[in-house]
Amino acid sequence: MFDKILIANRGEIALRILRAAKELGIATVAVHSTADADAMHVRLADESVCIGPPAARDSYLNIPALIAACEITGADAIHPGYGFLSENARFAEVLEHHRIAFIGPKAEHIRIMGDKIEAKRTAKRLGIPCVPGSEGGITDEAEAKRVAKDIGYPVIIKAAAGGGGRGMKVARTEEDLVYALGAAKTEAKAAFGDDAVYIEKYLEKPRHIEIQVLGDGKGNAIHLGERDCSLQRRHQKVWEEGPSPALNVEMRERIGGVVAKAMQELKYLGAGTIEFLYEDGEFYFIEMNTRIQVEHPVTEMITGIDLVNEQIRIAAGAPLSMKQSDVKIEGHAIECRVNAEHPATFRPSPGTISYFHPPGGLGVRVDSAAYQGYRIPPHYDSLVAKLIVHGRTRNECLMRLRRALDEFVVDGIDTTLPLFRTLVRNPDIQNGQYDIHWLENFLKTGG
Ligand SMILES: Nc1ncc2cc(-c3cccc4ccccc34)c(N3CC[C@@H](N)C3)nc2n1
Repeated sequence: MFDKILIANRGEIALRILRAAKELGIATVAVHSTADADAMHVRLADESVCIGPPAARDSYLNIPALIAACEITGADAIHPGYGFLSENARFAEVLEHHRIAFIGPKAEHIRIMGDKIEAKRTAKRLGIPCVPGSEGGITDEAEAKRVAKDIGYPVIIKAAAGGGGRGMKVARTEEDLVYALGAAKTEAKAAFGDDAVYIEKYLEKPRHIEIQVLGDGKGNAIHLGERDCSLQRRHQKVWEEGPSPALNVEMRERIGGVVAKAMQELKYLGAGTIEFLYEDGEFYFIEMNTRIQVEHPVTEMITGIDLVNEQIRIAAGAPLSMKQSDVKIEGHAIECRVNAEHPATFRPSPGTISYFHPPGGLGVRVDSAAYQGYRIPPHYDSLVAKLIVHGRTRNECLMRLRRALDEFVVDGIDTTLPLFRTLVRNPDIQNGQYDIHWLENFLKTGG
């Protein structure tokens, strides 16, 4: 087991990792930019190192500074959290050369899943159902037209180096396609330095359902059920829940079994999430995330499994703490991402929190690094707190969420709390009847 973990992240996930390390009796090193000197995880860590100025590229993305911080403090492992360097294969490799453990998947798997064409090819090879589309990348218009004709319009063009919605273009006719292909390649080149694109059948009204997996890197892997992340705005998840209101036990076990078997064959190591679009009873693989995700507490609340604890243990060479038959989905959980943004315009609202009262009580969890008097810096993402609520049923969970949202006080900045107080009272949401476009349509009509 590790003696000391360096937490290469900030905000709520840095605190989350610190908690798991402490429970395992592992010493913690916090790193921070000059803008985060007052961060809660810095205060609570055993040691802290300032690694640079506010800009992420000079601090949280600064690999030499992170390695130097390990050498100064004697940390023997780094947890990258999510975002920043969490899916940077080169970072994982550089750490290996410095004999610092990377608490995450094998660099090879990070690299494969970071290239969306390679990811699909691998998923297909492992027996995971994929969206119909091009075999690999699309080189020219003629090929694009042939594939589109074959799978039928509408189609969507995606950047191989993209993901999370960046560099996507929908084409509903052949003339659309020509423009969309050019625009997608230009955007991909500008955004990722790589203009490789691929084509898929465009699904009009899917849900976004992702499956959580854990693997020990030796051929054992299990799935921990799904999270429904369909309520998104501009590809930012807003509300996530598990189990999905759209699935039953048979569907969950079917797709979960396919995914677990695929991860066993891959000899996947660590925590991962396989993303699907779900439409008319069918699952279609779109991407795999090789990191712990923001919404991981939803799975923790319905399975009772500490995913960050598992990540640390697996990275230290321990076997999985449980086998598939030990995983039980109990009850229902919903996560609301409370951002420092205006609830209608979503304009960022950095500033100082003058009053902070997080809700509590049975089944109510708040993952946040904010506190009364904390100044939200303008340099990073706007997440203030994740409110995660659990109930024995979805209805009990909704009622408890409604109460918790009404109890949550954050003064001094705008937050998206009012949006959630509206959503939790909305009939479509209460009935679980929504797809990936529901929230943006709802907001367009005044919300
Ligand atoms: N073939 C096909 N058909 C429809 C799609 C629709 C989306 C999409 C588009 C817009 C919002 C979304 C929200 C959640 C999940 C997916 C979306 C999509 N995305 C968006 C982000 C990235 N994860 C993939 N891929 C799609 N692929």
